[in-house]
Amino acid sequence: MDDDRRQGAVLTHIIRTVAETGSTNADMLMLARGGAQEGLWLRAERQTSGRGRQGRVWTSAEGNLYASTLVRLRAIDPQAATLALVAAIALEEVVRAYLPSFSLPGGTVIKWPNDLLLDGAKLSGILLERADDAVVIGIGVNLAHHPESLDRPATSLAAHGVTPMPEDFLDTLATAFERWLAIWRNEGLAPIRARWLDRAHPVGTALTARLPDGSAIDGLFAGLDSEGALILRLADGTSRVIHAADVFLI
Ligand SMILES: O=C(O)CCCC[C@@H]1SC[C@@H]2NC(=O)N[C@@H]21
Repeated sequence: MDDDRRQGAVLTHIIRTVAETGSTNADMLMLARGGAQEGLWLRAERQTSGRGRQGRVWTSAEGNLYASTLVRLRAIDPQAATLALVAAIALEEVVRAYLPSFSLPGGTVIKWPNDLLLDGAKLSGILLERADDAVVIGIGVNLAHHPESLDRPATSLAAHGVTPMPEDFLDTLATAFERWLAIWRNEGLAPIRARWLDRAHPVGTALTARLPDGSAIDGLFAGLDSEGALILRLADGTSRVIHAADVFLI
């Protein structure tokens, strides 16, 4: 195991790297229960049981980023679920920086709550899990390769001409996350929400939300509520607030 410590006036994260594990989220949940401190990141070169949202498998062969961190919630923090927005805007910022002359028609778009789309295809996934007062945030980014899927098109940075080393990418990401986390903590949800809305599909985008019970709701994106939940404007003019769903752009 390799520890990369960045402790100075500004940077306080620690990145621990392993060659292989089942799931960095599962490991980080155990570390969180054992008292691990905020700022710790665990990266695996590959995962054998990578976990996705809604119980899906996250295929985790070498070359991509698989990493998890934890946030220890404090009494005055915004709602824990809004850490999904923090992670998404930090990741979008880093991806943009890796694509400086980026000119694809679709651009980078955050899709609720925290997927990053590149030219309409999924580049990354973020999974939040809870262990007592800790929120574990797992991030997978397709750097070198991506799964082939017809119903959920995916892409990678490599497919767009740039293949960062996972360790370099994570170092930049951990720094960006730390900065946005401090804003979330010190200034509240408003600047996070504003940045997320600026980098997400525009208000009025047609979306389908597939709910955990299997039902689907079509509507137009109408913003986020104060907890970061999705607001959909339905065809009958009413609004629906959605806290958990798989969302598709239609
Ligand atoms: O389904 C999604 O979109 C979320 C995928 C999250 C994958 C990451 S990879 C690192 C961390 N460890 C896991 O087992 N899952 C997350």
